[in-house]
Amino acid sequence: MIIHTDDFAPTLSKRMVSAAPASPQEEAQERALRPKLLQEYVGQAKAREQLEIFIGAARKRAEALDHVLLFGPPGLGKTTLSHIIAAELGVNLRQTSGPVLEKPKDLAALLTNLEKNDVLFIDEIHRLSPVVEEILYPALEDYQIDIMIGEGPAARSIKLDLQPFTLVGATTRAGMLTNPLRDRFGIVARLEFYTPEELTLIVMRSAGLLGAPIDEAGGAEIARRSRGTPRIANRLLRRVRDYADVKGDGRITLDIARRALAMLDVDPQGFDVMDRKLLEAVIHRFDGGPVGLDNIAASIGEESGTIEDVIEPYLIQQGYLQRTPRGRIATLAAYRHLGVAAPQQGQGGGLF
Ligand SMILES: Nc1ncnc2c1ncn2[C@@H]1O[C@H](COP(=O)(O)OP(=O)(O)OP(=O)(O)O)[C@@H](O)[C@H]1O
Ligand SMILES: [Mg+2]
Repeated sequence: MIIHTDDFAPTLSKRMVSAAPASPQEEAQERALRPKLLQEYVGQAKAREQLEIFIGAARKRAEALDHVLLFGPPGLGKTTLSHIIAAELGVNLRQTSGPVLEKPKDLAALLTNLEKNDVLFIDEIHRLSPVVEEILYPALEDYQIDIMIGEGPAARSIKLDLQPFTLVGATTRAGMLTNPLRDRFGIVARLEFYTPEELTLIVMRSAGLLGAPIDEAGGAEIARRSRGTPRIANRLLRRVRDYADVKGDGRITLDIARRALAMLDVDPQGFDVMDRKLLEAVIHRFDGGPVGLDNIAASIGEESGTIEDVIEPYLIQQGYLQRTPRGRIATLAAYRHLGVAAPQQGQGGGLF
């Protein structure tokens, strides 16, 4: 049984290349494209290799897999991987999320219903409330929970035994996990942005599933502009396919992909309006930085959490932005990308 909760997507501006799922409808489309087994899961070689070994060992011994923490920016495949883990182990998956578990009894109900070696997936695990988190510690360590019966002076605590289980926690912000919680995960996998080659494989596979004719060059063009993120690659693929159906003969070629993506305002780096706005703000309003996150947020009208989780990781990974203790700094690549002359060394503040 899978418990779906749709109401925990962070609020984000509607961007074509936003990594957050836009609507319940898009979530349904995503489910259809989701790889079901480790073998179909493209990229993330390190995480995949680790999981292959540990899952194989757990299966062999008929034991619960150690608890797994998956972290990385949105849309890189954390939810997908949690489903794959359960499928590979051949057990049930139960799914919930940090903000949905309001009271200790919400979590207790889930835990006591787990069958032997099941997977409990908690999305946005950094948003668990402290009282709920407290219940989780003994559950993770000894497969036991303490629950309170009754109220006032008559209240007493009793211990309940649980079936052995695996917690799979997902978060975009590993830094926001408390230490005691983080320490209880035996397997920690950090998901990385995908290379254009890996994303091309994903686009070609998705196009196959959608029955959309595509050539390699068209697929590679979509991949290159997807901000290293499978969710964005799949979304752009659907839009380019629409374009090909209306403006062409339905086939996704390099030319069609380029024209469609230009129409969608996705530039050749995959940057969209928000990315450019951020880089422009740092360069023009703050002399290239260093500038604090909150100042950037106020300047471009976006929440600082969204900037930190969604917008800047890719800009940093691609070398357009640097995170320093004094704030964010635009790099030479950012100046070049925007066609702005970079300040000379020693002038204009923060570049070097
Ligand atoms: N390694 C992969 N191979 C193929 N497709 C993938 C892969 N990873 C993700 N996808 C595709 O990208 C979509 C988004 O992935 P997923 O929902 O797992 O991301 P997520 O990391 O859980 O995002 P969020 O942080 O927003 O919850 C999925 O529908 C899936 O089709
Ligand atoms: Mg997810």
